[in-house]
Amino acid sequence: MRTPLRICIYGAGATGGHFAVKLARAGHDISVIARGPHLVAIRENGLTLRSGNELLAAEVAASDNAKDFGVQDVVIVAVKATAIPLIAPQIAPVIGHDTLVVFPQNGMTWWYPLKLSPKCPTPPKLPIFDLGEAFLKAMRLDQIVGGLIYSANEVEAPGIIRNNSPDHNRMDIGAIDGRGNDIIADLRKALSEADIISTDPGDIRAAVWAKLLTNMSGSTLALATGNRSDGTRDDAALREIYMRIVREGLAIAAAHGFPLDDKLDPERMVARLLNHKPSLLQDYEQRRPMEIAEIVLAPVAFARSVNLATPTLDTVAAIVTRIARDRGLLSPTIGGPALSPAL
Ligand SMILES: NC(=O)C1=CN([C@@H]2O[C@H](COP(=O)(O)OP(=O)(O)OC[C@H]3O[C@@H](n4cnc5c(N)ncnc54)[C@H](OP(=O)(O)O)[C@@H]3O)[C@@H](O)[C@H]2O)C=CC1
Ligand SMILES: CC(C)(CO)C(=O)C(=O)O
Repeated sequence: MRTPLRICIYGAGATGGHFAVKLARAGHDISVIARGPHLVAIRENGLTLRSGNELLAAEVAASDNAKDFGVQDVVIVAVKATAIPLIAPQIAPVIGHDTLVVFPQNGMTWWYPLKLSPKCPTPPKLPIFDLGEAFLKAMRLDQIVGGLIYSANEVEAPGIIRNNSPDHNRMDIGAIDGRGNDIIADLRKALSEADIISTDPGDIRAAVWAKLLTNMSGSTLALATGNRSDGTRDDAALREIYMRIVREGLAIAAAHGFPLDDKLDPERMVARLLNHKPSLLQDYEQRRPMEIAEIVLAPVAFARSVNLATPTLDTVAAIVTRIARDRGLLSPTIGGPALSPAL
């Protein structure tokens, strides 16, 4: 394993800040892109991660400009999907011939159609899929790595991250062309040694669907009710709605070539919901652009494209889209117009 790895965390917020602290403390050469008061605090006091009873601190190089850092072994783009279009033209300075670029966004992701097996039905046309052109100016297809984050985090104050899942923090990563390489193996090892479990998820698109199923159910219901996720877990009626959405999501994923019924059990999923405010609800409360298009409208559009009825998802999608739109938080770049005639 090449060590230390040079890793740039592009967007050191809730999840990126968590990873930056742990990877820096494990001895890797970490730089972070941040902005505003968060950047000022990181420059003055470093980054701090509160996790369970632990308070972990790390000094990291911090800037709002990728030109301040050289070419990296790995770039982890940990911004919200709504900020992704702005990153494409800024990211080139940290990317060299062998750099891996990890995209661990929640929801349907911009790279999904690239190298998609011809055996899968054609995905619906989503605005987010148009981003491929911009990113492929900065990197090759074989440098793009998908990521799925199973870790619950919030920015508590500038420079301070709170982790709400101290017993389980995980990021699965896999190349979007399905090929392994040494740096991916090195990064999995580096993450695991830093207390962030990282395994090979097998088919990365199946893993995208698996994570999307947790967000289109748990995150939307937390948003609609204004509760942390355990509010759904502890309410019989909401539990039922959650499980219906997951079942509909399983049908959508299967219809698009990714059967997951043997891996995901709705009852077990709902029982595992955490005392955590999902990032979708964090964004709403803090009036930040929301990942509605990626987490809810995209799966609705995928369902429509194969003529699948998803009545529970449609209902919740209409409600949360309205909630976001009323606050002006539907991203104008990728989430503006309704993606489905049903909405
Ligand atoms: N939070 C969580 O627990 C989980 C989040 N996820 C997913 O991970 C992804 C990242 O989410 P999360 O970590 O919560 O996001 P955050 O909003 O907490 O962090 C993103 C950070 O990137 C910064 N940023 C955005 N654009 C730029 C830019 N152009 N230049 C510099 N800094 C920038 C943001 O700054 P600013 O605040 O100023 O916008 C913010 O500090 C999302 O897709 C989310 O859904 C997945 C699992 C769990
Ligand atoms: C619910 C959770 C923590 C699942 O890992 C998540 O994805 C989020 O907060 O957006």
